[in-house]
Amino acid sequence: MRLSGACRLTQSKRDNSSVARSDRNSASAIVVEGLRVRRGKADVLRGLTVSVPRGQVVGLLGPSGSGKTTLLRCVVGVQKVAAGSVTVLGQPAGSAPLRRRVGYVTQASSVYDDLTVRENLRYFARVLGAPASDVDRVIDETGLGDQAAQLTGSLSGGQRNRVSLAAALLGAPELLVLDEPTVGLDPVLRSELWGLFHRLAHAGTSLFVSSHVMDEAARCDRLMLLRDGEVIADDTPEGLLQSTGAPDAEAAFLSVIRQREAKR
Ligand SMILES: Nc1ncnc2c1ncn2[C@@H]1O[C@H](COP(=O)(O)OP(=O)(O)OP(=O)(O)O)[C@@H](O)[C@H]1O
Repeated sequence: MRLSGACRLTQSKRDNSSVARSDRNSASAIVVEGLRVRRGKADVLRGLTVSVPRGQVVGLLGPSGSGKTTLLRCVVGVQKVAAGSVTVLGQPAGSAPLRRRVGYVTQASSVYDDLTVRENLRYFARVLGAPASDVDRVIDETGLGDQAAQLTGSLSGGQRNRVSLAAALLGAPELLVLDEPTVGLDPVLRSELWGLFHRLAHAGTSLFVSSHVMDEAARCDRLMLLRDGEVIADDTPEGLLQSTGAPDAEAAFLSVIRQREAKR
């Protein structure tokens, strides 16, 4: 796993890895089976079985506390699991062969405040063994050109989050796990970031992106709606609107909840 900030480990180059060759043909980037997680005294995930296809932007949507971060933590292998399995790029979640193949951006920025944006990214590129040219690429991709020489500690919250995202893009990981990456961004930047996610997916990267903002649903190739630790819908945005007859994702979410409650 490649954390977006300081905590990263090195691993042999992915293109030379027999592991990468062995799972190249699998259609799923992530396969979750019967996943149960307890946090504190509560069952936070209650036996999830879902998969995330490769080369798509899959949105994980749900209200605050529904278990989105917990599921993402399971995918990157930092969450204690009570039962079930999580397989990522053909390997058990969190296993050593995945360390350079998965990029993870947490909700909290995890870059160094006392380094400039460029210094942070140069540092992380060296730690990862990513080419030096990656630094300019990721600065450009995340729209941080004007802030490149600025101390990271002096940036706004949204800008700092983009530095974390830029760090996660170094080395071009095959899977990006992003926990609410567009929080605090103005609509223009939000739209630009979604554009970037789709360009990455078009080039073959798989993205699993959480959000509690329902208007981001339409921007995803596929949606998972999470509520109280259960996936209550897993479909394309168009499929979800069609099956519920709802005009937008928020109304579709409500419709799915009502249908489930009516069945109980
Ligand atoms: N460290 C913890 N110890 C105990 N319970 C926790 C812990 N972290 C989270 N929880 C609980 O697990 C549940 C799911 O939390 P989680 O952070 O996964 O939700 P979320 O959907 O990501 O929420 P948000 O959108 O607010 O980030 C919540 O009820 C939360 O209170």
